[in-house]
Amino acid sequence: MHSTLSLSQATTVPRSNYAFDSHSPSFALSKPINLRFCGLRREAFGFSNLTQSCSSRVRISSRGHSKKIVASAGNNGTPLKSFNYDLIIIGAGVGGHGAALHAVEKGLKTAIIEGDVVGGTCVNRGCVPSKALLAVSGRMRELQSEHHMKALGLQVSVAGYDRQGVADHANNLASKIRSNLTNSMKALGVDILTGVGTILGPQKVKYGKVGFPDSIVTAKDIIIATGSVPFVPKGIEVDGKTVITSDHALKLEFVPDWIAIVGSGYIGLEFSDVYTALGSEVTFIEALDQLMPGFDPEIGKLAQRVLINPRKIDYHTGVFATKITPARDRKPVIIELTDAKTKEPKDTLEVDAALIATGRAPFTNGLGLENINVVTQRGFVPVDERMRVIDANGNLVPHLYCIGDANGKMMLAHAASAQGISVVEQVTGRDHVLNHLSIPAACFTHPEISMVGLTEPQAREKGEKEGFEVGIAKTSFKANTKALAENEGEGLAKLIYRPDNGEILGVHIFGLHAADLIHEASNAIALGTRIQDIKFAVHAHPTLSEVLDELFKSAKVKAPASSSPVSEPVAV
Ligand SMILES: Cc1cc2nc3c(=O)[nH]c(=O)nc-3n(C[C@H](O)[C@H](O)[C@H](O)COP(=O)(O)OP(=O)(O)OC[C@H]3O[C@@H](n4cnc5c(N)ncnc54)[C@H](O)[C@@H]3O)c2cc1C
Ligand SMILES: NC(=O)c1ccc[n+]([C@@H]2O[C@H](COP(=O)([O-])OP(=O)(O)OC[C@H]3O[C@@H](n4cnc5c(N)ncnc54)[C@H](O)[C@@H]3O)[C@@H](O)[C@H]2O)c1
Repeated sequence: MHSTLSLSQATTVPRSNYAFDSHSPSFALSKPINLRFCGLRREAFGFSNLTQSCSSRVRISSRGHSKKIVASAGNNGTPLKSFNYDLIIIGAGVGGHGAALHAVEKGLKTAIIEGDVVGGTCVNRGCVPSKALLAVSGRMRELQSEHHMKALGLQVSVAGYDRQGVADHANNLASKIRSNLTNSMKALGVDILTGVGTILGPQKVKYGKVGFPDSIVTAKDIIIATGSVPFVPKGIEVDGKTVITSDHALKLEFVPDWIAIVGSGYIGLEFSDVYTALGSEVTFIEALDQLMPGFDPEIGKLAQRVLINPRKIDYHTGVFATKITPARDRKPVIIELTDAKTKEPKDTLEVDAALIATGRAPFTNGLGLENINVVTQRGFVPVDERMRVIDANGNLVPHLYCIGDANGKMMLAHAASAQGISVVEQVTGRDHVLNHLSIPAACFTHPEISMVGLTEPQAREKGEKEGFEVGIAKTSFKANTKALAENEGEGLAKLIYRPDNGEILGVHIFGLHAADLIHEASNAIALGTRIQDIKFAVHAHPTLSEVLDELFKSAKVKAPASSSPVSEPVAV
């Protein structure tokens, strides 16, 4: 293992200052190299055919939208008068699925176009298989911890695993959830149209499979939900075997003795948990000066103390992996590191494998944005706060929305789905703006990390600008009966709030089941519940939720509780 760089020497580099910023997909999209690595997807999408002009033939799906079709309408730019569908969604990932289900509930005739497999990233290459691997790593970790087992009075002779069995668990779960998603849409009458969707003009889309004539369908409203693919910085050669992205890693084709993970965000951190539990040594390579730069700094420090330092993990921070060559001719994977500030060569690593976890790039290839005068911004489809697509002149494109990873507002499955539901609310007559500050996020390490709203530095900056004081309250898992019964007392919950009016600005949790615990806080933010009111809510004893109960109770809020209706006594 290589020596560890001292975090205490760190200074902060703003994200925008570094050349290979994963959040600058203009770089990503200007280089087709990023899309080389989506394997199955690339074939499924048949890129060579995407620029083909639309077939003049209009083929109609057999699922009953033939009656209304007006093939020639709108060709001269006039608005269409009649449509095949009320709503067409391009992309059947979780965002598209969430929108489709809500649309049907609202009585909309809905179709979803999918160019690959239903479920998109989350189900097939993301949340679902990764959580299956993490379920295994959690158990392995527990069984391998002699100290933990002894504290509970348990004896386990030896913990082992069957790599193929673990891989099958992840793959089977993805298949199961994929078929659940497909069946749920079919059962509700959503038309699933197979092929790559291309926007031809306002309210008009063609779709088709390679080698087959295209079909044209129209809809009153269209939602783009085309998601994202792994972003691979220039200079890194992915071979899918020894230099891999999460798409490959989730298949768990091998467990390397030593793996470098480039990027210490969500994917990097979750895979470090999996690989170290299965016996690998991990070296993080992170461009910023600290690991886990996206988290609240105090939670990040604690996470480093528990999730990094005691494990077989070392790290290089403040460096880019500027060149990575896969293992070949009996040579290992070679990684060239460059200092993020000076841009001078810093070090060379030789490892068994490298996982590239440097962010994701929006996927809009073949979508036909040029046909409606929309220019992507750093690769993302530009939208307003209602997910309405903005064209190159800054005008809203009528009846066109973009949700999920493709708009880059918040690259999370539930955010994509919530944005889809919000759009459906709007197109069915209820104005709705989603509060992204109420959307929780979680990293499913052992223990977990979760968060909602602002970090402490963000809250202090806002407080300074808007002239309010920021309060901080913290509670430890060490005082929680349930956590101690589980011998899992390592954990912290942190509340960031306004003492003057009791507004919750952010909550961050590190500890057992943090991903489940965060919802009390995120729901409170979404519903505008203040601390002076929520502190009177009753929690069952002994539960982990008492960590949050105590957190709210320990905040020093000046505002009184709002006068709430007194509950009627109920006869029992
Ligand atoms: C390893 C990993 C783990 C993750 N874990 C989590 C997690 O635990 N929790 C969480 O909230 N998020 C997680 N994410 C993020 C989450 O997967 C994404 O935020 C989410 O999938 C985005 O949903 P989406 O619907 O916008 O896009 P996607 O899920 O990417 O779906 C887009 C769909 O559109 C299709 N498509 C694209 N272009 C076209 C076209 N022109 N025509 C037809 N179809 C098209 C694609 O084939 C795809 O099926 C994870 C991601 C990764 C990579
Ligand atoms: N549990 C979850 O909700 C979950 C899990 C996995 C992924 N995701 C989503 O998937 C998306 C992608 O995850 P991710 O971890 O790839 O991205 P990320 O943005 O979370 O982290 C990427 C990290 O890579 C670093 N980086 C970028 N370029 C680099 C380079 N050349 N050399 C070294 N370091 C570099 C960045 O500074 C950053 O710390 C995220 O937006 C996340 O929301 C969510």
